[in-house]
Amino acid sequence: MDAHRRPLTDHTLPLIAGGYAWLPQRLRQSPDRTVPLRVMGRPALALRGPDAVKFFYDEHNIHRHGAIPEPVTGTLFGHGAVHTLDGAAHRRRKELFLPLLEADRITGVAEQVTAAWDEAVPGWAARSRVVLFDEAATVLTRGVCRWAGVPLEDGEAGSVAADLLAMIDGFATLGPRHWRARRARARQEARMARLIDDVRSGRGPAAAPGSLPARAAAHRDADGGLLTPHTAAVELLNVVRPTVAVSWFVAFAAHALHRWPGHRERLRDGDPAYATAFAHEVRRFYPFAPFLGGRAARDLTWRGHEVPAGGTVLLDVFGQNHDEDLWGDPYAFRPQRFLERPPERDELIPQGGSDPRTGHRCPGEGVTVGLLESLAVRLARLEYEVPDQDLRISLRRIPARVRSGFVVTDVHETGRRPAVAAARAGADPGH
Ligand code: HEM
Repeated sequence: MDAHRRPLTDHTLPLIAGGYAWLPQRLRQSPDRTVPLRVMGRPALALRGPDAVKFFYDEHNIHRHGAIPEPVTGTLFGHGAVHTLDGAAHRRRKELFLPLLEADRITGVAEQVTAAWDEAVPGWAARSRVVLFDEAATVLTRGVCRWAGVPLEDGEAGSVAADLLAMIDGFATLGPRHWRARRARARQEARMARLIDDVRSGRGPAAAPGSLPARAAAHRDADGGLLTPHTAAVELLNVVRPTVAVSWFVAFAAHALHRWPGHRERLRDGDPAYATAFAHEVRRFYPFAPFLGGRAARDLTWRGHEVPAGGTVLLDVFGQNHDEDLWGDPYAFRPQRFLERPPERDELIPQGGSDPRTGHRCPGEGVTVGLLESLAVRLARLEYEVPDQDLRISLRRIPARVRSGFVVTDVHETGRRPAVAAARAGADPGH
Protein backbone atom coordinates (compact mmCIF):
# COMPACT_ATOMS: atom_id res chain seq x y z
CA MET A 1 0.00 0.00 0.00
CA ASP A 2 1.01 3.63 -0.24
CA ALA A 3 3.51 4.49 2.48
CA HIS A 4 1.29 7.29 3.83
CA ARG A 5 -1.64 4.88 4.36
CA ARG A 6 0.39 2.18 6.05
CA PRO A 7 -0.76 1.73 9.67
CA LEU A 8 1.79 2.40 12.39
CA THR A 9 -0.02 0.47 15.12
CA ASP A 10 1.03 -3.16 15.34
CA HIS A 11 -1.88 -5.62 15.07
CA THR A 12 -0.14 -8.82 16.21
CA LEU A 13 -1.80 -8.82 19.62
CA PRO A 14 -5.42 -8.28 18.49
CA LEU A 15 -4.85 -10.76 15.64
CA ILE A 16 -3.99 -13.52 18.12
CA ALA A 17 -5.93 -12.43 21.19
CA GLY A 18 -9.02 -11.50 19.16
CA GLY A 19 -9.38 -15.12 18.02
CA TYR A 20 -11.34 -16.09 14.92
CA ALA A 21 -13.54 -13.00 14.62
CA TRP A 22 -11.03 -10.14 14.51
CA LEU A 23 -9.59 -10.51 11.01
CA PRO A 24 -12.90 -11.44 9.30
CA GLN A 25 -14.54 -8.40 10.92
CA ARG A 26 -11.83 -6.09 9.55
CA LEU A 27 -12.14 -7.60 6.08
CA ARG A 28 -15.94 -7.48 6.12
CA GLN A 29 -15.72 -3.70 6.57
CA SER A 30 -13.50 -3.39 3.51
CA PRO A 31 -15.29 -3.23 0.12
CA ASP A 32 -12.32 -4.81 -1.69
CA ARG A 33 -11.87 -7.50 1.01
CA THR A 34 -8.29 -6.35 1.63
CA VAL A 35 -6.92 -4.74 4.79
CA PRO A 36 -3.48 -3.20 5.35
CA LEU A 37 -2.08 -4.11 8.76
CA ARG A 38 1.19 -4.23 10.65
CA VAL A 39 2.11 -7.66 12.01
CA MET A 40 5.22 -8.41 14.08
CA GLY A 41 6.49 -4.95 13.23
CA ARG A 42 6.25 -5.49 9.46
CA PRO A 43 3.80 -4.09 6.93
CA ALA A 44 1.13 -6.68 6.21
CA LEU A 45 -1.86 -7.20 3.95
CA ALA A 46 -4.83 -9.43 4.75
CA LEU A 47 -6.88 -10.83 1.89
CA ARG A 48 -9.67 -13.23 1.12
CA GLY A 49 -11.67 -14.62 -1.80
CA PRO A 50 -10.94 -17.16 -4.56
CA ASP A 51 -8.80 -14.67 -6.53
CA ALA A 52 -6.84 -13.83 -3.39
CA VAL A 53 -6.23 -17.57 -2.93
CA LYS A 54 -4.67 -17.76 -6.41
CA PHE A 55 -2.52 -14.71 -5.63
CA PHE A 56 -1.46 -16.13 -2.25
CA TYR A 57 -0.50 -19.55 -3.64
CA ASP A 58 1.55 -18.12 -6.52
CA GLU A 59 5.16 -18.77 -5.52
CA HIS A 60 6.30 -15.71 -7.40
CA ASN A 61 4.29 -13.70 -4.88
CA ILE A 62 4.50 -15.53 -1.56
CA HIS A 63 7.22 -17.50 0.22
CA ARG A 64 6.73 -19.56 3.35
CA HIS A 65 10.30 -19.64 4.60
CA GLY A 66 10.54 -17.42 7.68
CA ALA A 67 6.80 -16.74 7.61
CA ILE A 68 5.76 -19.13 10.36
CA PRO A 69 6.63 -17.91 13.87
CA GLU A 70 8.83 -20.23 15.95
CA PRO A 71 6.13 -20.86 18.58
CA VAL A 72 4.08 -22.46 15.78
CA THR A 73 6.86 -24.57 14.26
CA GLY A 74 8.05 -25.54 17.76
CA THR A 75 4.65 -27.06 18.58
CA LEU A 76 2.38 -27.67 15.59
CA PHE A 77 4.53 -28.38 12.54
CA GLY A 78 8.04 -29.14 13.80
CA HIS A 79 11.30 -27.42 12.81
CA GLY A 80 12.29 -28.03 9.18
CA ALA A 81 8.76 -29.21 8.24
CA VAL A 82 7.42 -29.21 4.67
CA HIS A 83 5.21 -26.25 5.63
CA THR A 84 8.29 -24.00 5.85
CA LEU A 85 9.89 -24.85 2.47
CA ASP A 86 9.67 -23.11 -0.89
CA GLY A 87 10.31 -23.90 -4.55
CA ALA A 88 12.16 -27.09 -5.54
CA ALA A 89 12.88 -28.02 -1.89
CA HIS A 90 9.15 -27.87 -1.13
CA ARG A 91 8.08 -29.83 -4.20
CA ARG A 92 10.60 -32.60 -3.52
CA ARG A 93 9.63 -32.92 0.17
CA LYS A 94 5.95 -32.78 -0.75
CA GLU A 95 6.39 -36.00 -2.76
CA LEU A 96 6.53 -37.82 0.55
CA PHE A 97 2.91 -36.77 1.17
CA LEU A 98 1.37 -36.97 -2.30
CA PRO A 99 0.35 -40.66 -2.08
CA LEU A 100 -2.17 -39.43 0.54
CA LEU A 101 -4.16 -37.94 -2.33
CA GLU A 102 -4.78 -41.37 -3.87
CA ALA A 103 -8.22 -42.91 -3.38
CA ASP A 104 -6.89 -46.28 -2.16
CA ARG A 105 -4.81 -44.60 0.58
CA ILE A 106 -7.80 -42.53 1.68
CA THR A 107 -9.92 -45.68 1.85
CA GLY A 108 -7.10 -47.47 3.67
CA VAL A 109 -6.89 -44.85 6.44
CA ALA A 110 -10.69 -44.73 6.75
CA GLU A 111 -10.89 -48.55 7.01
CA GLN A 112 -8.32 -48.69 9.81
CA VAL A 113 -9.89 -45.81 11.72
CA THR A 114 -13.46 -47.12 11.42
CA ALA A 115 -12.24 -50.57 12.54
CA ALA A 116 -10.66 -48.91 15.61
CA TRP A 117 -13.94 -47.01 16.22
CA ASP A 118 -16.00 -50.22 16.01
CA GLU A 119 -13.61 -51.91 18.47
CA ALA A 120 -13.94 -48.98 20.90
CA VAL A 121 -17.74 -48.60 20.95
CA PRO A 122 -18.54 -51.64 23.17
CA GLY A 123 -16.09 -50.21 25.75
CA TRP A 124 -17.91 -46.86 25.67
CA ALA A 125 -21.20 -48.66 26.30
CA ALA A 126 -19.76 -50.07 29.51
CA ARG A 127 -18.80 -46.64 30.88
CA SER A 128 -20.91 -44.10 32.70
CA ARG A 129 -19.62 -41.19 30.57
CA VAL A 130 -17.48 -40.78 27.50
CA VAL A 131 -15.71 -37.60 26.31
CA LEU A 132 -16.10 -37.95 22.59
CA PHE A 133 -13.22 -35.62 21.67
CA ASP A 134 -10.71 -37.67 23.71
CA GLU A 135 -12.07 -41.03 22.60
CA ALA A 136 -12.08 -40.00 18.94
CA ALA A 137 -8.42 -38.98 19.32
CA THR A 138 -7.49 -42.42 20.71
CA VAL A 139 -9.42 -44.16 17.93
CA LEU A 140 -7.75 -41.98 15.27
CA THR A 141 -4.31 -42.61 16.78
CA ARG A 142 -4.84 -46.40 16.73
CA GLY A 143 -6.20 -46.31 13.19
CA VAL A 144 -3.60 -44.04 11.62
CA CYS A 145 -0.68 -45.82 13.31
CA ARG A 146 -1.94 -49.18 12.07
CA TRP A 147 -2.42 -47.80 8.59
CA ALA A 148 0.95 -46.05 8.50
CA GLY A 149 2.89 -48.96 10.00
CA VAL A 150 3.92 -46.99 13.08
CA PRO A 151 4.22 -49.44 15.99
CA LEU A 152 1.94 -48.69 18.93
CA GLU A 153 1.52 -50.82 22.03
CA ASP A 154 -2.10 -51.34 23.07
CA GLY A 155 -1.77 -49.41 26.31
CA GLU A 156 0.06 -46.55 24.59
CA ALA A 157 -2.70 -45.20 22.35
CA GLY A 158 -4.25 -42.91 24.99
CA SER A 159 -1.00 -41.21 26.00
CA VAL A 160 0.24 -40.81 22.41
CA ALA A 161 -3.16 -39.37 21.44
CA ALA A 162 -2.94 -36.92 24.36
CA ASP A 163 0.50 -35.76 23.16
CA LEU A 164 -0.72 -35.32 19.58
CA LEU A 165 -3.73 -33.29 20.75
CA ALA A 166 -1.49 -31.18 23.00
CA MET A 167 0.82 -30.32 20.07
CA ILE A 168 -2.16 -28.86 18.21
CA ASP A 169 -3.85 -27.28 21.21
CA GLY A 170 -0.87 -25.16 22.26
CA PHE A 171 0.38 -23.49 19.08
CA ALA A 172 -1.42 -20.15 19.41
CA THR A 173 -0.81 -19.32 23.06
CA LEU A 174 2.25 -18.72 25.18
CA GLY A 175 0.56 -19.98 28.37
CA PRO A 176 0.75 -23.46 29.96
CA ARG A 177 -0.90 -25.11 26.92
CA HIS A 178 2.08 -23.98 24.85
CA TRP A 179 4.69 -25.51 27.12
CA ARG A 180 2.68 -28.74 27.30
CA ALA A 181 2.72 -28.73 23.49
CA ARG A 182 6.51 -28.35 23.35
CA ARG A 183 7.06 -31.20 25.82
CA ALA A 184 4.62 -33.40 23.89
CA ARG A 185 6.42 -32.66 20.61
CA ALA A 186 9.82 -33.43 22.13
CA ARG A 187 8.56 -36.84 23.37
CA GLN A 188 6.91 -37.81 20.08
CA GLU A 189 9.78 -36.56 17.90
CA ALA A 190 12.22 -38.65 19.96
CA ARG A 191 9.99 -41.69 19.58
CA MET A 192 9.65 -41.27 15.80
CA ALA A 193 13.37 -40.53 15.37
CA ARG A 194 14.18 -43.85 17.15
CA LEU A 195 11.82 -45.56 14.73
CA ILE A 196 13.66 -44.02 11.75
CA ASP A 197 17.01 -45.12 13.23
CA ASP A 198 15.64 -48.65 13.71
CA VAL A 199 14.37 -48.80 10.12
CA ARG A 200 17.69 -47.57 8.72
CA SER A 201 19.83 -49.88 10.83
CA GLY A 202 17.58 -52.93 10.41
CA ARG A 203 17.04 -53.12 14.18
CA GLY A 204 13.59 -53.74 15.61
CA PRO A 205 10.65 -55.00 13.56
CA ALA A 206 11.32 -54.40 9.87
CA ALA A 207 9.19 -51.58 8.46
CA ALA A 208 6.94 -52.94 5.72
CA PRO A 209 8.16 -51.79 2.29
CA GLY A 210 6.09 -48.78 1.27
CA SER A 211 5.05 -48.06 4.87
CA LEU A 212 5.34 -44.47 5.98
CA PRO A 213 8.40 -45.01 8.23
CA ALA A 214 10.15 -46.89 5.40
CA ARG A 215 9.37 -44.09 2.93
CA ALA A 216 10.43 -41.33 5.33
CA ALA A 217 13.65 -43.20 6.15
CA ALA A 218 14.52 -43.53 2.44
CA HIS A 219 13.31 -40.11 1.31
CA ARG A 220 15.90 -37.84 -0.31
CA ASP A 221 15.55 -34.07 -0.29
CA ALA A 222 16.19 -31.83 -3.31
CA ASP A 223 19.92 -31.74 -2.42
CA GLY A 224 20.06 -35.56 -2.74
CA GLY A 225 20.63 -36.15 0.99
CA LEU A 226 18.57 -38.35 3.31
CA LEU A 227 16.46 -36.58 5.91
CA THR A 228 18.04 -36.38 9.36
CA PRO A 229 16.25 -38.69 11.84
CA HIS A 230 14.80 -35.53 13.40
CA THR A 231 13.37 -34.18 10.13
CA ALA A 232 12.06 -37.62 9.15
CA ALA A 233 10.39 -37.78 12.59
CA VAL A 234 8.89 -34.32 12.06
CA GLU A 235 7.36 -35.42 8.75
CA LEU A 236 6.08 -38.73 10.13
CA LEU A 237 4.33 -36.67 12.79
CA ASN A 238 2.99 -34.40 10.04
CA VAL A 239 0.85 -37.33 8.90
CA VAL A 240 -0.05 -38.86 12.26
CA ARG A 241 -0.71 -35.60 14.16
CA PRO A 242 -3.13 -33.94 11.70
CA THR A 243 -5.01 -37.21 11.26
CA VAL A 244 -5.64 -37.16 15.01
CA ALA A 245 -6.70 -33.50 14.61
CA VAL A 246 -9.82 -34.85 12.92
CA SER A 247 -11.11 -35.40 16.49
CA TRP A 248 -11.82 -31.63 16.53
CA PHE A 249 -14.16 -32.17 13.60
CA VAL A 250 -15.69 -35.31 15.17
CA ALA A 251 -16.64 -33.26 18.26
CA PHE A 252 -17.96 -30.51 15.97
CA ALA A 253 -19.97 -33.10 14.00
CA ALA A 254 -21.49 -34.35 17.29
CA HIS A 255 -22.26 -30.73 18.19
CA ALA A 256 -24.01 -30.21 14.84
CA LEU A 257 -26.03 -33.43 15.18
CA HIS A 258 -27.10 -32.32 18.66
CA ARG A 259 -28.10 -28.79 17.63
CA TRP A 260 -29.70 -29.77 14.33
CA PRO A 261 -30.83 -33.40 14.83
CA GLY A 262 -32.61 -33.44 11.48
CA HIS A 263 -29.28 -34.31 9.82
CA ARG A 264 -29.01 -37.53 11.83
CA GLU A 265 -31.66 -39.38 9.83
CA ARG A 266 -30.11 -38.61 6.44
CA LEU A 267 -26.66 -39.61 7.65
CA ARG A 268 -27.97 -42.85 9.14
CA ASP A 269 -29.43 -43.80 5.76
CA GLY A 270 -25.87 -43.91 4.50
CA ASP A 271 -26.33 -41.73 1.39
CA PRO A 272 -22.64 -41.13 0.46
CA ALA A 273 -23.33 -37.78 -1.27
CA TYR A 274 -25.00 -36.48 1.88
CA ALA A 275 -22.14 -37.71 4.07
CA THR A 276 -19.69 -35.79 1.85
CA ALA A 277 -21.85 -32.65 1.99
CA PHE A 278 -22.07 -32.96 5.78
CA ALA A 279 -18.27 -33.36 6.06
CA HIS A 280 -17.71 -30.25 3.92
CA GLU A 281 -20.21 -28.23 5.94
CA VAL A 282 -18.56 -29.22 9.25
CA ARG A 283 -15.18 -28.11 7.84
CA ARG A 284 -16.66 -24.85 6.48
CA PHE A 285 -18.88 -23.88 9.39
CA TYR A 286 -16.81 -24.70 12.48
CA PRO A 287 -13.62 -22.80 13.37
CA PHE A 288 -10.26 -24.52 13.05
CA ALA A 289 -7.44 -22.91 10.98
CA PRO A 290 -8.03 -19.14 11.43
CA PHE A 291 -5.70 -17.76 8.71
CA LEU A 292 -2.50 -18.59 6.83
CA GLY A 293 0.59 -16.43 6.59
CA GLY A 294 3.35 -15.93 4.03
CA ARG A 295 6.07 -13.44 3.15
CA ALA A 296 5.95 -11.19 0.09
CA ALA A 297 8.62 -12.62 -2.25
CA ARG A 298 8.96 -9.19 -3.94
CA ASP A 299 7.20 -5.82 -3.80
CA LEU A 300 3.57 -6.72 -4.38
CA THR A 301 0.38 -4.90 -5.29
CA TRP A 302 -3.02 -6.46 -4.65
CA ARG A 303 -6.15 -4.49 -5.57
CA GLY A 304 -4.19 -1.26 -5.38
CA HIS A 305 -2.65 -2.03 -1.98
CA GLU A 306 1.10 -2.43 -1.82
CA VAL A 307 3.16 -4.65 0.42
CA PRO A 308 6.96 -4.52 0.19
CA ALA A 309 9.23 -7.56 -0.27
CA GLY A 310 9.52 -9.34 3.09
CA GLY A 311 6.15 -7.99 4.31
CA THR A 312 3.49 -10.34 5.63
CA VAL A 313 0.48 -11.53 3.64
CA LEU A 314 -2.40 -13.17 5.51
CA LEU A 315 -5.09 -15.29 3.89
CA ASP A 316 -8.30 -15.07 5.93
CA VAL A 317 -9.35 -18.75 5.97
CA PHE A 318 -12.15 -18.57 8.54
CA GLY A 319 -13.46 -15.33 7.03
CA GLN A 320 -13.54 -16.77 3.52
CA ASN A 321 -15.43 -19.84 4.73
CA HIS A 322 -18.03 -17.41 6.15
CA ASP A 323 -18.07 -14.85 3.35
CA GLU A 324 -21.62 -13.82 2.44
CA ASP A 325 -20.73 -13.24 -1.19
CA LEU A 326 -19.56 -16.84 -1.49
CA TRP A 327 -22.06 -18.66 0.71
CA GLY A 328 -25.17 -16.45 0.93
CA ASP A 329 -26.18 -17.70 4.39
CA PRO A 330 -22.72 -18.43 5.90
CA TYR A 331 -23.94 -18.72 9.49
CA ALA A 332 -26.55 -21.39 8.68
CA PHE A 333 -25.32 -24.99 9.06
CA ARG A 334 -26.66 -26.34 5.78
CA PRO A 335 -24.89 -29.37 4.20
CA GLN A 336 -27.47 -29.18 1.41
CA ARG A 337 -25.52 -26.26 -0.09
CA PHE A 338 -22.85 -28.70 -1.25
CA LEU A 339 -25.45 -30.92 -2.93
CA GLU A 340 -26.86 -27.91 -4.75
CA ARG A 341 -23.41 -26.81 -5.93
CA PRO A 342 -20.06 -28.56 -5.39
CA PRO A 343 -17.45 -26.09 -4.10
CA GLU A 344 -14.89 -24.66 -6.52
CA ARG A 345 -11.27 -25.47 -5.68
CA ASP A 346 -10.46 -22.06 -4.18
CA GLU A 347 -13.79 -21.33 -2.48
CA LEU A 348 -13.83 -23.81 0.41
CA ILE A 349 -10.43 -23.48 2.07
CA PRO A 350 -10.43 -24.93 5.62
CA GLN A 351 -7.27 -26.85 4.63
CA GLY A 352 -5.74 -24.24 2.35
CA GLY A 353 -6.30 -23.49 -1.33
CA SER A 354 -4.93 -24.06 -4.82
CA ASP A 355 -3.38 -27.39 -5.91
CA PRO A 356 -1.95 -29.68 -3.20
CA ARG A 357 0.47 -31.20 -5.74
CA THR A 358 2.28 -27.98 -6.47
CA GLY A 359 1.48 -25.67 -3.53
CA HIS A 360 1.10 -25.91 0.22
CA ARG A 361 -2.54 -27.00 0.22
CA CYS A 362 -3.11 -29.79 2.75
CA PRO A 363 -2.40 -33.19 1.18
CA GLY A 364 -4.60 -34.77 3.87
CA GLU A 365 -7.82 -33.09 2.78
CA GLY A 366 -9.15 -36.23 1.09
CA VAL A 367 -8.23 -38.27 4.17
CA THR A 368 -10.00 -35.72 6.41
CA VAL A 369 -13.15 -35.76 4.30
CA GLY A 370 -13.06 -39.57 4.06
CA LEU A 371 -12.69 -39.93 7.82
CA LEU A 372 -15.40 -37.39 8.58
CA GLU A 373 -17.81 -39.05 6.15
CA SER A 374 -17.46 -42.44 7.78
CA LEU A 375 -17.26 -41.24 11.39
CA ALA A 376 -20.24 -38.87 10.99
CA VAL A 377 -22.35 -41.78 9.71
CA ARG A 378 -21.20 -43.94 12.66
CA LEU A 379 -21.95 -41.10 15.06
CA ALA A 380 -25.44 -40.68 13.60
CA ARG A 381 -26.05 -44.41 14.00
CA LEU A 382 -24.79 -44.41 17.58
CA GLU A 383 -27.35 -43.84 20.31
CA TYR A 384 -26.43 -41.84 23.37
CA GLU A 385 -27.66 -39.23 25.79
CA VAL A 386 -26.17 -35.73 25.92
CA PRO A 387 -26.17 -34.70 29.60
CA ASP A 388 -26.00 -31.07 30.76
CA GLN A 389 -22.54 -29.71 29.97
CA ASP A 390 -20.76 -26.69 28.55
CA LEU A 391 -21.19 -27.02 24.79
CA ARG A 392 -19.99 -23.51 24.01
CA ILE A 393 -17.31 -23.01 21.35
CA SER A 394 -15.41 -19.83 22.11
CA LEU A 395 -14.20 -17.98 19.02
CA ARG A 396 -11.54 -16.35 21.20
CA ARG A 397 -9.70 -19.64 21.76
CA ILE A 398 -7.40 -20.86 18.96
CA PRO A 399 -7.88 -23.69 18.19
CA ALA A 400 -11.56 -23.49 19.11
CA ARG A 401 -13.13 -26.59 20.62
CA VAL A 402 -16.36 -27.75 22.19
CA ARG A 403 -15.57 -26.72 25.75
CA SER A 404 -16.74 -29.95 27.42
CA GLY A 405 -15.17 -32.14 24.72
CA PHE A 406 -18.75 -33.36 24.06
CA VAL A 407 -19.71 -35.75 26.84
CA VAL A 408 -22.12 -38.59 26.07
CA THR A 409 -23.72 -41.16 28.36
CA ASP A 410 -25.78 -44.34 27.86
CA VAL A 411 -23.90 -45.11 24.66
CA HIS A 412 -25.12 -48.01 22.57
CA GLU A 413 -25.27 -48.99 18.97
CA THR A 414 -28.66 -48.59 17.30
CA GLY A 415 -30.86 -51.55 18.20
CA ARG A 416 -28.47 -52.76 20.88
CA ARG A 417 -29.65 -50.88 23.94
CA PRO A 418 -28.21 -52.49 27.08
CA ALA A 419 -30.75 -53.87 29.56
CA VAL A 420 -29.88 -51.28 32.25
CA ALA A 421 -30.32 -48.28 29.98
CA ALA A 422 -33.45 -49.70 28.45
CA ALA A 423 -34.96 -50.35 31.87
CA ARG A 424 -34.01 -46.80 32.92
CA ALA A 425 -35.88 -45.50 29.90
CA GLY A 426 -38.87 -47.65 30.83
CA ALA A 427 -38.61 -49.81 27.72
CA ASP A 428 -38.94 -53.57 27.43
CA PRO A 429 -35.34 -54.86 27.45
CA GLY A 430 -36.36 -57.69 25.17
CA HIS A 431 -37.01 -55.30 22.27
C1 HEM B 1 -8.37 -31.66 10.95
C2 HEM B 1 -8.01 -31.84 9.72
C3 HEM B 1 -7.01 -30.98 9.03
C4 HEM B 1 -6.97 -29.62 8.91
C5 HEM B 1 -7.93 -28.59 9.48
C6 HEM B 1 -5.78 -29.32 8.13
C7 HEM B 1 -5.42 -28.04 7.74
C8 HEM B 1 -4.28 -27.76 7.04
C9 HEM B 1 -3.89 -26.44 6.64
C10 HEM B 1 -4.69 -25.17 6.90
C11 HEM B 1 -2.70 -26.54 6.03
C12 HEM B 1 -1.83 -25.39 5.50
C13 HEM B 1 -2.05 -25.10 4.06
C14 HEM B 1 -1.10 -24.02 3.60
O1 HEM B 1 -0.12 -23.71 4.27
O2 HEM B 1 -1.33 -23.44 2.55
C15 HEM B 1 -2.31 -27.92 6.04
C16 HEM B 1 -1.13 -28.40 5.54
C17 HEM B 1 -0.72 -29.71 5.68
N1 HEM B 1 -1.49 -30.77 6.12
FE1 HEM B 1 -3.36 -30.65 6.84
N2 HEM B 1 -5.15 -30.47 7.80
C18 HEM B 1 -5.86 -31.51 8.32
C19 HEM B 1 -5.60 -32.85 8.17
C20 HEM B 1 -4.48 -33.35 7.61
C21 HEM B 1 -4.19 -34.75 7.45
C22 HEM B 1 -5.19 -35.86 7.77
C23 HEM B 1 -2.92 -34.86 6.96
C24 HEM B 1 -2.15 -36.07 6.58
C25 HEM B 1 -2.63 -37.30 6.64
C26 HEM B 1 -2.41 -33.51 6.80
C27 HEM B 1 -1.14 -33.18 6.36
C28 HEM B 1 -0.72 -31.90 6.07
C29 HEM B 1 0.60 -31.57 5.57
C30 HEM B 1 1.75 -32.54 5.35
C31 HEM B 1 0.59 -30.19 5.31
C32 HEM B 1 1.74 -29.34 4.76
C33 HEM B 1 1.58 -29.19 3.26
C34 HEM B 1 2.60 -28.29 2.62
O3 HEM B 1 3.13 -27.39 3.28
O4 HEM B 1 2.87 -28.48 1.42
N3 HEM B 1 -3.37 -32.64 7.19
N4 HEM B 1 -3.30 -28.65 6.64
